Amino acid sequence: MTFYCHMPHLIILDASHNQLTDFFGFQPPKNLKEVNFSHNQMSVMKDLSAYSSLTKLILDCILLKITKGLEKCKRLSHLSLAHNKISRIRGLDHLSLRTLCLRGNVIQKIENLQTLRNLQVLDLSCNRIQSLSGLQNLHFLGNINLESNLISEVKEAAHLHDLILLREINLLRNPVQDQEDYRLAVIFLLQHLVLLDQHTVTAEEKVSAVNKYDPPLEVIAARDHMTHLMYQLMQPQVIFDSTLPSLDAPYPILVLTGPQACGKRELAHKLCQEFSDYFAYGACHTTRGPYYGEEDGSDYHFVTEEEFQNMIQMGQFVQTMQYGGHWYGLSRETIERVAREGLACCVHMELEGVYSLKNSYFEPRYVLLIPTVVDTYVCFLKARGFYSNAQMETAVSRIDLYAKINRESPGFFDNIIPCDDRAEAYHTLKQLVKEYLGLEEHGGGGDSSSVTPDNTSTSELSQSHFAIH
Ligand SMILES: Nc1ncnc2c1ncn2[C@@H]1O[C@H](COP(=O)(O)OP(=O)(O)OP(=O)(O)O)[C@@H](O)[C@H]1O
Repeated sequence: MTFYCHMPHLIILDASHNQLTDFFGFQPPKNLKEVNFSHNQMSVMKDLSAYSSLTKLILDCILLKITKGLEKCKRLSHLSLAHNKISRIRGLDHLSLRTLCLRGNVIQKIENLQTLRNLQVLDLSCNRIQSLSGLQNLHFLGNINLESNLISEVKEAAHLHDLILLREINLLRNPVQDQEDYRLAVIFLLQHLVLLDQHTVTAEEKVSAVNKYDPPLEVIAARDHMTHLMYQLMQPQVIFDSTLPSLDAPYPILVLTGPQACGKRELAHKLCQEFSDYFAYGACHTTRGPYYGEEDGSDYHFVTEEEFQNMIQMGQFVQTMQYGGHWYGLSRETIERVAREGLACCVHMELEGVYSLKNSYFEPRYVLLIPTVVDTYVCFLKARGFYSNAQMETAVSRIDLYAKINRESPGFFDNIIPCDDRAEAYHTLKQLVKEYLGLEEHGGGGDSSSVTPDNTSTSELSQSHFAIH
């Protein structure tokens, strides 16, 4: 091979498929940029510091075990070491590689790649890799081939979550493919993917993945509504006279919504007490056990999981929701019972419940009670004394959810009341309800004795009377 050193203009050298045992046994032509030594018999790598202008080096199928000697090849952007006997990735630190092929080796672990900041294409197919840890800092990676490895867990894809330029990944012939919904789960974890296992990721798949693993509230509500509608239709049909929908005067329901422990339940009870001629509290069903002091039927109807599921299947709920691992649901009968007394129903629920209720034929008024000072809200949560840190964090994080909906969907809530000060919040709510009801105060007092309807007796509370214009 020594004659090559007399070819100063040589740029590309293909010496593949020969029987060379010592590669680069010659003084390098200074312009040499691309070299292919694949299918030879060198097996031991040597110091290539004299080849600093190399940009592409192919050393496939030469029985190589160890990679070293490339430290000075600072211009090397394409390196292929496919089908060798490499068991550990070493000696590639700080190279400016854009493409690295290690296909068909015996690598078990992805390691020592974190300094390859420019890497865009990585081929690790046909190895023995089980975990994708070790790739998380390669922010320019756009294409990874991991076909025929030993990856068995979908959650391994989470290591690639921050690689926002990643568009193609191949996980064909890995045990993970046997997992149910494997493809959707990977698409959900890697939402920038364009090609997965050599098949285009469609927009429909992306939507299905999000709907499955992190469904938007609208989707949760639509599913909830569909479930209850379907189960209700399977039952003998009953006309609910008292809450029958009518165009001009829907049955009046007041929904207080907001994050857990924002005071909505307390305010709902207070309102129903003070305006007992107009409102009654609609107790939802729940599978959670009663807290200290809670009575069955007063705050909630406490039922077992089995009873709750039976109620769902009997089509008894208008809406349901899972919160904190428990089920909550507003039954048709709860609303009917209040309606039969000639009263409006006052309930409290989380946002998902509101979304679901908006799909039904009921047309409640929705009042959002929102904490504006997080510290004060946290104090309320702590004061209850039965929430774990994780539960409190969830509750706090949901404040933003309510605020976002309010910001982005004006009119979604009919009214918004800050609830940092419960007394003030109740005062505002009361004023609002009086406005709703068209009530007047005599003598400026704020108690129940001073509250009277403006033009109708309390026993005759009509639906149109409650309706807000
Ligand atoms: N049918 C329902 N649909 C949706 N959310 C509901 C329903 N019933 C209750 N919730 C809400 O579920 C959350 C958890 O209720 P739970 O009573 O266990 O907590 P809490 O600490 O007592 O909260 P709060 O004082 O706000 O009622 C509350 O925000 C409550 O308003």
